[in-house]
Amino acid sequence: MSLEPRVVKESFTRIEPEGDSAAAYFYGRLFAENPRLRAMFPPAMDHQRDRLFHALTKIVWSLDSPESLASYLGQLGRDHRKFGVLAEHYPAVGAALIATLRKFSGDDWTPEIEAAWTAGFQAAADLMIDAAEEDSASAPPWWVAEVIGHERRTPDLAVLSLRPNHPLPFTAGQYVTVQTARWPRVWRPYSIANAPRSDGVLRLHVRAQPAGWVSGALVRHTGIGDSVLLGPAMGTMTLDTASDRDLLLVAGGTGLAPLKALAEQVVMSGRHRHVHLLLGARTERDLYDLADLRLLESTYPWLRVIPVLSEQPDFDGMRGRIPDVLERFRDWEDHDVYICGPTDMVRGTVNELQRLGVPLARIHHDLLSAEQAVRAATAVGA
Ligand SMILES: NC(=O)C1=CN([C@@H]2O[C@H](COP(=O)(O)OP(=O)(O)OC[C@H]3O[C@@H](n4cnc5c(N)ncnc54)[C@H](O)[C@@H]3O)[C@@H](O)[C@H]2O)C=CC1
Repeated sequence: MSLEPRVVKESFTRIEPEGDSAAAYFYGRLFAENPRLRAMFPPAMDHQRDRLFHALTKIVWSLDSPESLASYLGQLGRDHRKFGVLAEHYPAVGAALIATLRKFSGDDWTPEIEAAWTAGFQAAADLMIDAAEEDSASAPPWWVAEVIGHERRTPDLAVLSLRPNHPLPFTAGQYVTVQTARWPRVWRPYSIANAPRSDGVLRLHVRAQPAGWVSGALVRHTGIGDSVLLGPAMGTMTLDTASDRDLLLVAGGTGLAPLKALAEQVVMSGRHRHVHLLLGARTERDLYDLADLRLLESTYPWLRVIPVLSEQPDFDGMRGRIPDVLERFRDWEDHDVYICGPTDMVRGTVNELQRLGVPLARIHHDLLSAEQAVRAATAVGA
């Protein structure tokens, strides 16, 4: 059976608008036919459905880039070890997926399409299974990490320092998923806010979301001495270390976390790349990490941290929304750009930078949720 990216993409485009219903049907079918698998998932499935569609979207649209697809599936396979997923579970998932696609495609479904999806799923499953197996020789399925620092920087935001029980390898710009004792089997992604350190500590910037289970638990009900579980590091928003270009880092709110890690990596590298960090926030009160950033700035003359406030008219600095202020600076054309923050900010910034002549290939972002990814992909015409 050969892979047919075009056939898979075309049929996926037709069911994409019904993503939520399709994901709900998929899990309903999977659990009805394999009741034992239900215990591997969290009690509430909303986010899980999101994740499924996010992953599927990413896989389908990467079918023409085998290298990045293999890297993504490898990460996904390693990450699935923390759920207890084994090679023997994949056929059940494949069967539920094909049944779902068949149902939501209606009369459009053909034997050719079914063969293309079956081959595609098998190839993806093989890559995930191989990556998980290889990983199991050297890394645990998850890490237990002790909370060694918990700073409440604003009423709804905390900076946590975590010490994993075994070394947790990562690259600056990546994220980990976190599970708290309050919400068993519920994992949420958070960017790591520092470059790798010799003591192995990871820092996270967490804003408690309204009705956010894990974020609320981490900000309000976690303290020094508590433990959390961490999944393996994931994400591709990492520095192009072969590049000598100067850097523009654009952060919105807690989107600062991975960008601070990238800035630290540049500082530690000993190379003299100029770094502009635009720090978008609503008010001065929301500049929760400015003191730390000023400290970093004072040790590295090539770093400039520039706060940009959108909701404080009397601020004695740069005011406005990030996409609207970019033009005021200079040419960004020759920069590598990294952006992280609210989806609309990322989308607006990407569009504006393209208008200002920055090639899309030099603009990096790594949106974490399915909704964010789909909206951003639509926004930048990806
Ligand atoms: N790796 C990742 O993908 C990460 C993503 N995030 C995301 O970053 C966001 C941070 O949220 P908060 O800290 O609550 O930030 P926030 O809502 O306080 O906003 C921060 C900045 O973004 C600007 N902004 C907000 N909406 C905008 C829009 N429509 N157009 C232009 N600018 C806009 C604000 O003016 C402000 O300057 C969350 O959505 C979070 O999921 C955070 C960390 C890592």
